[in-house]
Amino acid sequence: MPNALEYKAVNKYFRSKGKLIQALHNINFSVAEGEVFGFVGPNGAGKSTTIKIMLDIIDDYTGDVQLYGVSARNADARKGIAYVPESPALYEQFTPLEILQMGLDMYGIRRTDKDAWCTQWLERFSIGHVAKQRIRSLSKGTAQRVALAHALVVNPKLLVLDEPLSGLDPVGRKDVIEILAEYKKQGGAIFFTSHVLHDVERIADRFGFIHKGELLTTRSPRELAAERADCYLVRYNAEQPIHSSNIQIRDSEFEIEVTQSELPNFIQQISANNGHLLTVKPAVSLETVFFKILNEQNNSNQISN
Ligand SMILES: Nc1ncnc2c1ncn2[C@@H]1O[C@H](COP(=O)(O)OP(=O)(O)OP(=O)(O)O)[C@@H](O)[C@H]1O
Repeated sequence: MPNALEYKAVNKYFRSKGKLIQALHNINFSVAEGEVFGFVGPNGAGKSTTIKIMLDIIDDYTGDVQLYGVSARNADARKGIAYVPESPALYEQFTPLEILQMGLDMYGIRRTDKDAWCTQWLERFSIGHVAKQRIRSLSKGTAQRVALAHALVVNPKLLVLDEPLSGLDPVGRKDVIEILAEYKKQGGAIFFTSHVLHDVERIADRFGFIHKGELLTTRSPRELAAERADCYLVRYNAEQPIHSSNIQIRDSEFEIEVTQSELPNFIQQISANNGHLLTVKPAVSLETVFFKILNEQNNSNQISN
């Protein structure tokens, strides 16, 4: 069975102000069918360039990129692939319902229950109540949900997401993570870019770390968690959150990331507030893990030089 996505020896140069910039250095990785792969790196690392290549928005690169065994240079490769950019540009004069209907038309999907199907997807994203309002009247976070619903309404086999959670508040992020988890459960593959690991760690099977155009390593969430034991994700029940920065998971259930030194005091606060501790697990912080990987890389370069 071919991989959902395969990069082989991909190099990409840009010319800017007379200078040649190598945006991607010999990128090799694959994403299996049904796998969720997070592509993580700082600004300018090469994440968007990688996405633009698989979507054939950039075609002047060397190497080979395939989607389900078909070269990304071939338009057929994008059948069944849905993409949501970081700042989706939706037609402002249309409504969310019309945008989703257009999505189905664009993908040549005919459904007798078109309206009900699209409405159901809008409701799934908790935006059914704005189905018939124009995009221009919606907040950025609501428009982001419309763009995600527009991608999922076509039942894609691979979902490509550039910073999927960037415009969303904590409740929006929780909703979207749940929807993506369900999509994954049904066998969908996801390639997403992110600056933040915390929110998406629970659905990713693997992370690739890219820095200055080089894919440094790929790691599973379990491997990352094992590397980072000084920060914890605490989930608890209480009538009220203990701090305003706590994320509400559902009624009376909250989550917060605390450092090792804060943990004992935080657990005491939970019982002092008549709450109950549910789980404590190692949290993944992008910064820590990323710099650790960079250090390892620098040390091994020094040894080999
Ligand atoms: N059209 C372009 N012309 C010249 N240089 C470019 C162009 N697009 C990207 N680059 C350069 O290529 C490198 C990779 O950029 P890219 O946008 O892929 O990074 P990124 O990881 O997506 O960053 P961000 O998180 O800020 O979106 C950067 O050095 C960037 O300046």
